[in-house]
Amino acid sequence: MIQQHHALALQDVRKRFGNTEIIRGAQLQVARGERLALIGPNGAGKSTLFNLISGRFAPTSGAILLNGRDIAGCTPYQVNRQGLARSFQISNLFTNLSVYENLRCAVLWHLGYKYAFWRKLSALRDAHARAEEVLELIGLQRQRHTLAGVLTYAEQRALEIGITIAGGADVILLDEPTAGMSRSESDAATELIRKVTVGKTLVMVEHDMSVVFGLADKVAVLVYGEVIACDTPQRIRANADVQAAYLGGLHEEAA
Ligand SMILES: Nc1ncnc2c1ncn2[C@@H]1O[C@H](COP(=O)(O)OP(=O)(O)OP(=O)(O)O)[C@@H](O)[C@H]1O
Repeated sequence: MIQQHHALALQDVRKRFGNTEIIRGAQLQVARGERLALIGPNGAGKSTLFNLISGRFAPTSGAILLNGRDIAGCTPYQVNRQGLARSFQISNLFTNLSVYENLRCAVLWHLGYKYAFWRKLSALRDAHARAEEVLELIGLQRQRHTLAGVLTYAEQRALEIGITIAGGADVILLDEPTAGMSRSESDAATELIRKVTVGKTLVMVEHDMSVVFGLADKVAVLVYGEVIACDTPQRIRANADVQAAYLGGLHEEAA
């Protein structure tokens, strides 16, 4: 049952590409303030589901409720205006701008549409303050003048997280935020994600089980376009259907 305290809810969402149904009646509820990891085998439809939620694709049918309002078929811009921000697997940075400038652009982009033209100066002041705040939150103050293109890989991913949260969205979608990282980088990224999502709702696609089990309040398992289980990490770990469908090596990986 969909309730008011759900930040995000999918009701029988379907997506067809040509003759192939990739998302096949997905159901999901994410409570406000919850951190949910979406896992599933390659090709299960995780990225497609993210594209549906963030407005890149329109569902063939079904409802996608963001804070109780159906956003199915809205553009990414409209979805963002309603409080959902998304990071991408592929880098979304301006490599020739500094860390600070990247953050300020992200904030201005967000503020620019909310503020009337005659308030531009105050928008600039607000953007500066917010960029400073995010810079501190993501721990890149010392790299503020560094061009984004020459940051380390882990720093670039941290900056992307900063850009994603900069606009103040209350629902954050992160697509494989620790992909390609070493263990220690991934541990640091996990802590960063925990810190920047306090009080927000997080949905992340993540393959690294130690990140999933270290961070998520709930784990949703997508198999062939259906959410076959959504529960606490402990119960997901013990779920026989999940084990059979996907998580053969889960105990070892997460141990
Ligand atoms: N635009 C598209 N047109 C046609 N088929 C698509 C399109 N986008 C995705 N698919 C297909 O949908 C299926 C699910 O892909 P998707 O990338 O969503 O899976 P995934 O769970 O994110 O996989 P991975 O873990 O490997 O990233 C794949 O078979 C893919 O080929």
